[in-house]
Amino acid sequence: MDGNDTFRSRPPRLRSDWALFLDVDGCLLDHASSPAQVEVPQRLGERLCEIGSELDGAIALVSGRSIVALDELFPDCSGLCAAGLHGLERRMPGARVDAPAPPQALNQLIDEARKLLRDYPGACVEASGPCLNLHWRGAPGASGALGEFALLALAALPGYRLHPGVHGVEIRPFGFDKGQAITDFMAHPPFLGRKPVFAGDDLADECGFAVVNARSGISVLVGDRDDSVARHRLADPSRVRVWLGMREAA
Ligand SMILES: O=P(O)(O)OC[C@H]1O[C@H](O[C@H]2O[C@H](CO)[C@@H](O)[C@H](O)[C@H]2O)[C@H](O)[C@@H](O)[C@@H]1O
Repeated sequence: MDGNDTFRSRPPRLRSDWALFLDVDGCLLDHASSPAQVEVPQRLGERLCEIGSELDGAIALVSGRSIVALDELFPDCSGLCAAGLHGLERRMPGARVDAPAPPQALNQLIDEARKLLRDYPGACVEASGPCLNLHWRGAPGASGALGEFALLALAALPGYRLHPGVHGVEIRPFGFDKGQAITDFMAHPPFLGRKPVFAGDDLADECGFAVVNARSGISVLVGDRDDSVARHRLADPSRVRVWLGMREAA
């Protein structure tokens, strides 16, 4: 046992009556210094599709990335359900919810953020539909300037909020979260009537854990954090992949 394993047990083995919701960065995939640099382990997409068949389609990626970005990372999985941009957009059997169009002010802010980043090699801007993420994992010295930029940007973006990211900040419309996305998925086949299971790592995943706990489901924190309502834990993405049945060194 290590860290919070003392009070968060390992999750049970995959069962065919689950509705499985999986966060991506920091959960299925190890973090990298920028979003474009993540590595997708061989056979991961294929394994997710196999699980999809085992669960009669009741699996969804639930990510802060856009669905377009998820499909680029997991080309095998473009037939699976997904919630992108923290639930602002969804893909379900026979239905799709698109994210709202970006407000005009956002384009100018993206240009300004890119200019600012010239002073911070390694930092980057990720613009996805109406969302703007500023990343400083590759340039920790940029955190102050980018945090301040994000705060000032809010004045031009009514209805937006700042959300702390992992080594960054996300600027996105208020009123959507992963908990709401999971709730919506659970109201429809193939998820309806199943036991919800959600694995995720960061603060944005907490509302997903809360929804799953309220439905007597299984919440799985990836990594170690005291301030989590998750009831189970896996140490890192490699353990998640093994839990999902991939043959990989733990
Ligand atoms: O909900 P998730 O699937 O966990 O997505 C959350 C954000 O993940 C990505 O950013 C994070 O991962 C990057 C790659 O490891 C890392 O460089 C960055 O520091 C992390 O914040 C993604 O780029 C964002 O769009 C997601 O919102």
